[in-house]
Amino acid sequence: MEATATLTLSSSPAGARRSPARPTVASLHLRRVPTLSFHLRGAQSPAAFRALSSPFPGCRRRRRGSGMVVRAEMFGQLTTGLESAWNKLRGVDRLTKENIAEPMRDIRRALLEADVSVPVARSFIESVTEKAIGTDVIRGVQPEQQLVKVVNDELVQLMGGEVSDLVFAKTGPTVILLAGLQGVGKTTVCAKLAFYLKKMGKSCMLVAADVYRPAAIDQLTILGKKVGVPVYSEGTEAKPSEIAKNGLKEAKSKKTDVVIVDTAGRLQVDKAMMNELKEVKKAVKPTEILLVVDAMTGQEAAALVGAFNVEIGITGAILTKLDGDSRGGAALSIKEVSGKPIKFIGRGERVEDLEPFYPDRMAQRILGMGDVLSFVEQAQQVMNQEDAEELQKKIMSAKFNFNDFLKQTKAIAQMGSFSRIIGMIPGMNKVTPAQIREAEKNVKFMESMINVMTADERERPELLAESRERRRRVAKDAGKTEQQVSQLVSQLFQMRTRMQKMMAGMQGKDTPDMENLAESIKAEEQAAVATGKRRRKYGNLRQRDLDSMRGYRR
Ligand SMILES: Nc1nc2c(ncn2[C@@H]2O[C@H](COP(=O)(O)OP(=O)(O)OP(=O)(O)O)[C@@H](O)[C@H]2O)c(=O)[nH]1
Repeated sequence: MEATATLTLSSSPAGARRSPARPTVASLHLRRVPTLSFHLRGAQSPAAFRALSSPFPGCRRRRRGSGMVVRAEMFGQLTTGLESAWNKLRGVDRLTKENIAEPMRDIRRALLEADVSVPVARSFIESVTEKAIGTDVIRGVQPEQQLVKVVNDELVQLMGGEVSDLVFAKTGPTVILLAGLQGVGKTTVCAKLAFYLKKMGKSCMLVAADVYRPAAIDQLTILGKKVGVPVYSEGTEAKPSEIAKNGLKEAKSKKTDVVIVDTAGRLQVDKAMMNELKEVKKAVKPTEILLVVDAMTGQEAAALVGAFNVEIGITGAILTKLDGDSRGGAALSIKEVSGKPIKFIGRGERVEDLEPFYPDRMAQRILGMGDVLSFVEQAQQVMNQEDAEELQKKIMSAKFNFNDFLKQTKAIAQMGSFSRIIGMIPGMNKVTPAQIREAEKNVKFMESMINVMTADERERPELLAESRERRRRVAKDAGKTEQQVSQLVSQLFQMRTRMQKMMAGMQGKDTPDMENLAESIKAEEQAAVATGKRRRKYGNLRQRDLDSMRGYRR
């Protein structure tokens, strides 16, 4: 099929004040044309520009001279919809619940227009809103750029996060069973996959198990020749499960790496089709069962993947015809709706037009803002580095205070869960989920006390260590006991000591690793002897806290 762009002409465009005899473009339909630019004359006034623009909701439009340049691209409509969201945030200094409400409505609308289902769009908006509001301001990054980053990250997650590779059998041939409705591109995908796998150095065989459409066997034979792969067929009389079984036997005898089974498609999901697939599945025990779906069918494609998964148990999907004027709904919804990943996408009819599905690349393509994303990432890295250096200085000079404490615990909370962080610390990976929940509860508990401290107290924790009055006041304001406040102050000083030791260790000084550190803290605790006088003055604070305070004052 040739690449085509169809412009439909209309003689009376809505809103345009011009002679009805003069035709104008009413709609644009792209097929196999990922991007297309053209120039239209007669957009001198804003009204004329708007009137000329209206048939191209999914296209980028730019004035040029007295005309307008239209650029149409894959997912263009979604991209344009999202752009209007960023534009609404120009000039704000941070993202708040109030100022992102309208951009969020635009994003929701853009998703629905891209044929994403209502529940998927709703949960997407909820998580973007939550993350956008919780995002710290990064120096030099505009709030709308930050929102682009949040939306990008969520799009990547929505589409499955990581690329989902093909799984190969540990022994014997890997069997890939392809299923799908009629005309979605199954037979073409067989050849495309074989071509792809051959490039990976795998030997392949195609099995023609679509016995209902004689032309399908011929088509597969021709395609097999084209990509230089043998095709196993038994004509149209045999049972598909038998053909598949015999094909696999032959592949085994020839020591073929991968067998790809083409099955029959139906106009709609029916019992006979499902039963036949189940039989083929039983006969050849496939490593991968991939459902081929047409991107043009939007959220329907996502629902289909879900339905096939429930009936047959599939391992993933292949999304074809993404080169057409697909609105993106299928690519965005399949993982979320069905729980199964998209493994490949088809972007044309040629055997080369199949590629693994990369959620991050797809998200960037939708947003069309690769440079903004890498800029925000770099800025984030710089910020993290600056923060880390600042923190290191504070720790080494024993100035780690309640503000840092709060910042750290909040940063951890923002990262989702303690488990990931704790798991990253050597020697700390044996933490149980119950301990993690306990730790999270503790953070909330501590936060409530820190929140009622004065700015001075947060910055100089020794003020609290030295004054029982202050500790009592904090306890009263936070609704906690004096002992609990004393414990918190004590904990901060312990943390200082521990961190200093850890930092010294990282810098090659004589300091234990995490497990030895725990030992040394225990030893310290046993060694600490508080005098009665000190106990009276500092309440529940321990000797070593007082020691570390002295270190601070020095
Ligand atoms: N534009 C485009 N066309 C495709 C793509 N994949 C397949 N096609 C075309 O879609 C049409 C149907 O493809 P087939 O491979 O015959 O579909 P099928 O699912 O095997 O169809 P049945 O055997 O009838 O079930 C053909 O004209 C293909 O060239 C794609 O990624 N992009």
